[in-house]
Amino acid sequence: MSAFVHCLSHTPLVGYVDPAPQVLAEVDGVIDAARERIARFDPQLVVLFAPDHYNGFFYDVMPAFCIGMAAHAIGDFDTAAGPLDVPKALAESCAQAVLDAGVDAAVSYRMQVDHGFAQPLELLLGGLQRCPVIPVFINSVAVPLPSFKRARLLGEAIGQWAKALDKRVLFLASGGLSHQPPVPELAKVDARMADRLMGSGRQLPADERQARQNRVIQAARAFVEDPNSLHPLNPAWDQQFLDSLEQGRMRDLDSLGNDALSALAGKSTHEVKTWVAAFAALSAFGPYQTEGRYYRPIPEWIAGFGALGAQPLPPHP
Ligand SMILES: O=C(O)CCc1cccc(O)c1O
Ligand SMILES: [Fe+2]
Repeated sequence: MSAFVHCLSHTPLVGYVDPAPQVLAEVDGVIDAARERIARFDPQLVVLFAPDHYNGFFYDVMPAFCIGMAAHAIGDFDTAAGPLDVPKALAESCAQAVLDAGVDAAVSYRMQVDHGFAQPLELLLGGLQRCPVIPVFINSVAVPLPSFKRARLLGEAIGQWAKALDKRVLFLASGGLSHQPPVPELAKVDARMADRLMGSGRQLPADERQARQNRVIQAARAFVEDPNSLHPLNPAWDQQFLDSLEQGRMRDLDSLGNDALSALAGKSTHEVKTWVAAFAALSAFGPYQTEGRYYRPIPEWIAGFGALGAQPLPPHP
C-alpha cells in the first residue's frame, strides 16, 4: 500500500483559445514534471475524482457522487474518446466500502464521462487505457450540490479502502480553480434546453454539439478582452485554497457554503471538491508533503489554472 496524489485544473479550450507561447510552455513544463513523478511512482490503480458538464450526468437522476463500475468518454472538444479501463470487481469493492463508511454514493455500470475525466488521463498518464482507473464523479455544476464536507468524507472513505489494498494507488483530481464558463442552468434555460439538461442531451446531435463548443470558445475570447464578461477569476481565493490543501486543513473548507463559494470564485469553482476528495483520500495514509504547486489565472482557458501533487511523508526512523 502506497499512495500519490496529483490535482490539475482542466479546460477543453486547449488548442482552441490558447495563452501566449511562454505561458503554454510553462504549463507544459508543469504537466511534464507531474507526468514524470507519476511514472516514477508507477501506479497500479488510479482513483480519478472529476466532475461532468451535462455530458454524462443529467437531471433525470442527478447523483451527488457516482462511482463507475465501467465507463466511456465521449470525446468532447477532441479530447480522448472510448472506454476507460475500469477494474470492475475493485470498483464494486470500493463502492461497498464507501457505503459502509456512511457516504451514499451512486454507482454506474455505464458511466458516460467528458473532458473532465479524459483530459487528466491523457495529460498525466498518456491515454484512457494506460492504467486501471476507478472514476468517481462529484457533481460540481448541477444544483443542488454536495458540500465540501461530504466531498471530504467521500475522499476519506476511499482513502481508507485504498490503504487496505496491496497496491500503489494514484489519486487524481480534475477541475477548478476559480472559474465560471457558460454552463447552462436549469432555472434559467428555455424548455428545450431544460429537456437537454434532463437527459435528452445524452447523445447530442452534431450541430448542437458544435454550437455548444462554439459558445464556450466565444465566451473565452470575450473573457480575454473583458474579465467581467464572465464571473472574474479569483487568484487570492485560489492561492488560499492551495494553502489549505498544502497544510492539510481540508476541514477548514467545511464551513464554506456553496452559495458563498459561487459568489467568491464562480459557479464552476465547485470542481475543487475533487481536489478536497483526493487530498482527503491521501490523508488516510498519514501526514504528507506536497510538490509541484503551480498557479496562474489563464483567461484564455476560463480557468484559475493550478496543479498540486503530494505523497505521504516517509515514516520517522
Ligand atoms: O464544456 C463545458 O460546458 C464547460 C467547459 C469548460 C471551460 C472552461 C473550464 C472548465 O473547467 C470547463 O469544464
Ligand atoms: Fe470543468
